[in-house]
Amino acid sequence: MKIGITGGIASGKSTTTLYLKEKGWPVIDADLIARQVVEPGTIGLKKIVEYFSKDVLTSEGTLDRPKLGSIIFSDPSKRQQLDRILHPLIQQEIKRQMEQYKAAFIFADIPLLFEGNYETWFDETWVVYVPFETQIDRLMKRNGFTKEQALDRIHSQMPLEEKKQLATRVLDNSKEPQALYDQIDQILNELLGGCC
Ligand SMILES: CC(C)(COP(=O)(O)OP(=O)(O)OC[C@H]1O[C@@H](n2cnc3c(N)ncnc32)[C@H](O)[C@@H]1O)[C@@H](O)C(=O)NCCC(=O)NCCS
Ligand SMILES: Nc1ncnc2c1ncn2[C@@H]1O[C@H](COP(=O)(O)OP(=O)(O)OP(=O)(O)O)[C@@H](O)[C@H]1O
Repeated sequence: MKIGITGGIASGKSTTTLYLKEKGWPVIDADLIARQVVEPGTIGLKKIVEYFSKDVLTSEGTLDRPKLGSIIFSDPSKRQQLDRILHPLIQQEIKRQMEQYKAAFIFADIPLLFEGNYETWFDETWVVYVPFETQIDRLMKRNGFTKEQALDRIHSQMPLEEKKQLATRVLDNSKEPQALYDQIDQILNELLGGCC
């Protein structure tokens, strides 16, 4: 069974997938793939430099992620251009990895699952949900962002309330992490027919 995991920025996707990995399930990570397709020497990085100029490179020639982030999260047209460059490369690699794994459950953590129309790739989609204020608080704390920076990033994605409506299942991550893990265990037990 293929399960797509999504949510909003800082809603708890990695907290969810870390737990699944600890339980031994394979997890494909779109954020990790997004980093791999822009490593030095890749077509991804070459195309980014063509569009955004060498200003988005560090002195070592790697992608200056905070710099590119500050450009694209405050300018939707530039973000869309970055998406046009990277998403085909990211999609191709997700597909390749999905075909590689053989397990009862294959999970893929894809922040832009609904924005990128990945729904048809999965038997189920799980949305990791937190209320808006919790999302802002956790994002500001984790990244050291101002409220404005946090809001720019949140507003660059489909609202979490909308994602909630589209999901097969909603995981509530507003309480302590153990409450999230209990929900995951309950769903996995249900899907495995209560056998394990
Ligand atoms: C702009 C970049 C370099 C900023 O890097 P940074 O290290 O600060 O952020 P990181 O990659 O850890 O992403 C953090 C979160 O931001 C959100 N996010 C990233 N890219 C986008 C985007 N294009 N649109 C909306 N949200 C995004 C996701 O929720 C992601 O989990 C980076 O986010 C990036 O390369 N984005 C484009 C690739 C992409 O779309 N990734 C999502 C995979 S589905
Ligand atoms: N239940 C929780 N209680 C308190 N803090 C939490 C909880 N779940 C996650 N966090 C914290 O919130 C932040 C965001 O969590 P996490 O990294 O799992 O989100 P994410 O959805 O993977 O983020 P991104 O979209 O940036 O990849 C982290 O600092 C994490 O430690």
